Amino acid sequence: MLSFSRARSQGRNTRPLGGGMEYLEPKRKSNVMGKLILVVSLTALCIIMLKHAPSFTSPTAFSRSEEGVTHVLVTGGAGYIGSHAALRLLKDSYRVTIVDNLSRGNLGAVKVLQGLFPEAGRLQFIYADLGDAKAVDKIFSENAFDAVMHFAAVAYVGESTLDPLKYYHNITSNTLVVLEAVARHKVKKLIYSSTCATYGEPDKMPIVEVTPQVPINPYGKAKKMAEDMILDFSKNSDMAVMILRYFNVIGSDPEGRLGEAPKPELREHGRISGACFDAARGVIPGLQVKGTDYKTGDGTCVRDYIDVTDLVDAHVKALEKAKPRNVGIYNVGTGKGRSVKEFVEACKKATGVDIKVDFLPRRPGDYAEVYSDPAKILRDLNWSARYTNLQESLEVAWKWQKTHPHGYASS
Ligand SMILES: O=c1ccn([C@@H]2O[C@H](COP(=O)(O)OP(=O)(O)O[C@H]3OC[C@@H](O)[C@H](O)[C@H]3O)[C@@H](O)[C@H]2O)c(=O)[nH]1
Repeated sequence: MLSFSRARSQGRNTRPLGGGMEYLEPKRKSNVMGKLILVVSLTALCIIMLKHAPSFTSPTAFSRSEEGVTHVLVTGGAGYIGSHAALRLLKDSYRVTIVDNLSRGNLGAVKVLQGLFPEAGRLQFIYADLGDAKAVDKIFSENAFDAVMHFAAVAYVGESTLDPLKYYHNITSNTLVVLEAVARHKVKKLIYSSTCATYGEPDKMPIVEVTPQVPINPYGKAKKMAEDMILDFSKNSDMAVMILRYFNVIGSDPEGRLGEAPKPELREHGRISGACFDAARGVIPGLQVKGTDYKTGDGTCVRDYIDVTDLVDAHVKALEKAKPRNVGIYNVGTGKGRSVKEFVEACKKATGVDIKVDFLPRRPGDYAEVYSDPAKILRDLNWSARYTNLQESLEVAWKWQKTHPHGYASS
């Protein structure tokens, strides 16, 4: 654009081409073809950039945080939980920057958010991998984040037993990169997504926050290591830290704007909710219940299913109540355990499909029973789960699934 304005000031002719571009009258006849090719190429480039708008969002509107507006970096904000959190933050008037490498997340989710909050300075998307320390540092240098919500992570228990290094790299090592940037740039608040998987298989239920953490799979171990790094760092830092240990997340935005869209190629590692919906849609022949010989009421694993809307509410409360030089560690669950068989029955009712069920041997890395004691988070953050009807949460999620048979690619 600089050359166009310079040409105009030199008295040469220009005329509009549309799409914010101008055609510059050629100076010498011999260059006509060359210039035409350049203009056509530039126009084509503009069209491509507009088509993939979120990946090319300009960061200029975000160079500094404005007084009174909290700027939150949401890592993994194109993912299932991260996108729901970004939606809630935007709704609550926060300024949001999403960083995602789209390996598990969906650009479609970012596009939905951009459609809902198109105003300049509200939402920025940056395509980057958290393993790239230079890129991460640049992002922190160019933005003034008041808080970081670190969601980005691979999160399949079964996959973690087959490819543990991926988990230590993606979860532990990448969290170190984020933590170093947070420290270097003196970010005031860090909200970390941890998991009930860090407890492993405790002797006593329900799980309280001081229940010993003895993870039994690489996913849980990688998250525990990340927690330890954060806790060690926080001992000599002014930063406010909140570690939220999620139980099993289900459901989707009640207004149907976002949903859970795992990558189809990872289906074999998929979580129970995705598998149920795939079976109900007929994408897979049936649901495989993995393990029927656990020492639980009906022999299948017991989990505490927490609705994603409640989960993101816990994040906002944690963000608001995080205090400098303080660490808060909280279980985020309903306090109620449900077996896989119960889950399948709820899913059949929610979808109205008599899903075919096959019973298979145990999945490596699974623990028999976990459910939370959510008393601490109620006491400290005044949070408790509101969407505790499993079937209703699945009905909401199923609505989105039905209207998005190909995930975000359906929109
Ligand atoms: O197809 C399936 C999927 C899962 N299951 C079973 O359903 C139960 C729940 O498994 P999921 O994979 O949905 O969830 P997990 O309990 O392994 O971990 C989950 O909860 C804690 C979070 O932090 C993790 O990110 C998430 O993966 C397990 O007993 C599992 O074996 C099946 O029987 N069939």
